[in-house]
Amino acid sequence: MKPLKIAIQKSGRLNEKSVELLKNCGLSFENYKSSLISPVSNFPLEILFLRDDDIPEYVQDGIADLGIVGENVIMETEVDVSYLQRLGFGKCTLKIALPNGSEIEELKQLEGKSIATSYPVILDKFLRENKISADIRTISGSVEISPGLGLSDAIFDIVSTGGTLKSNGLKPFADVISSEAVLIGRKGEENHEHVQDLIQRIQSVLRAKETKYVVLNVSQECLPEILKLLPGVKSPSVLPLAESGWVAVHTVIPERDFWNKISQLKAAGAQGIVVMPIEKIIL
Ligand SMILES: Nc1ncnc2c1ncn2[C@@H]1O[C@H](COP(=O)(O)OP(=O)(O)OP(=O)(O)O)[C@@H](O)[C@H]1O
Ligand SMILES: O=P(O)(O)OC[C@H]1O[C@H](OP(=O)(O)OP(=O)(O)O)[C@H](O)[C@@H]1O
Ligand SMILES: [Mg+2]
Repeated sequence: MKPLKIAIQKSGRLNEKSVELLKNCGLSFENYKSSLISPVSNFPLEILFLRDDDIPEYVQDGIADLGIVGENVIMETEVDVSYLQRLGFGKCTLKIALPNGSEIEELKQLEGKSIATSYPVILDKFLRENKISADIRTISGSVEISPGLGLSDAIFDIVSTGGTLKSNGLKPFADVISSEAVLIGRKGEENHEHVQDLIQRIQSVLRAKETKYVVLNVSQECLPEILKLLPGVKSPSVLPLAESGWVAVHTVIPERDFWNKISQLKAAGAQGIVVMPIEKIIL
């Protein structure tokens, strides 16, 4: 059977995390370095290493079956593809930002102003929705320096920590979209056996990332309190310890609630708490 093709970023913000995700899915391949296409030796898949801007169209046109790319790039290229899975990395917001001294205080004051961006399509849509007519200046990078050079009154670009805005004397003004890396697929191919297999693998890796495996010891008396704190699917497992009157509790705890839960467990009598990363959770 012909292998599927998945397009990922060749270098840049999403490359490392995309490669790591695919490797964590158990796929065995050489990182691109020497070639722009790598066969996977243990799954019917080839990896294409591309500029991220090209990925949505390659997937739409069927040159690649799947792709990993930021939602911002998908929106900008206005392609028709299936969103298969949010991936939890490459999280950022696309914002309009102003020079620190700017007198603009409300959106409508952008009327007639110039805004520099590498995302003219998304910006144009936002401005039209807000009935603002502004001059969009499309540039391919280093957008943040354009107000300082007198090229524009404002910018529209990716913001994550806000460090780049700050170091260029800019301040955030309006959030337009938030974005993260997503797995996309060619329309109509969602149910392909190997596409489904890959989605299952990715989901099992993502699920595992969100949780920690926890083992703790507790006396029989304190066990009911501990169990109340651990409403799980079919967990926790409770195993007797060599010392009578004591048990070990094995469970999984969501990462987002982790420290809070650990304090509650300690207060309820948990001892010798051991925390381990989980590689995969297959439902
Ligand atoms: N500072 C950031 N924090 C988090 N995610 C980001 C950040 N900057 C960009 N991204 C996300 O990563 C994607 C790739 O960013 P990158 O800067 O590598 O793009 P690029 O320079 O256009 O790369 P390419 O050479 O592939 O065209 C962006 O489209 C966005 O989704
Ligand atoms: O809010 P921050 O955390 O500072 O991140 C925002 C910056 O990150 C991205 O650029 P990147 O560093 O990827 O370089 P590039 O523009 O050359 O791709 C983006 O284009 C912003 O300039
Ligand atoms: Mg790009």
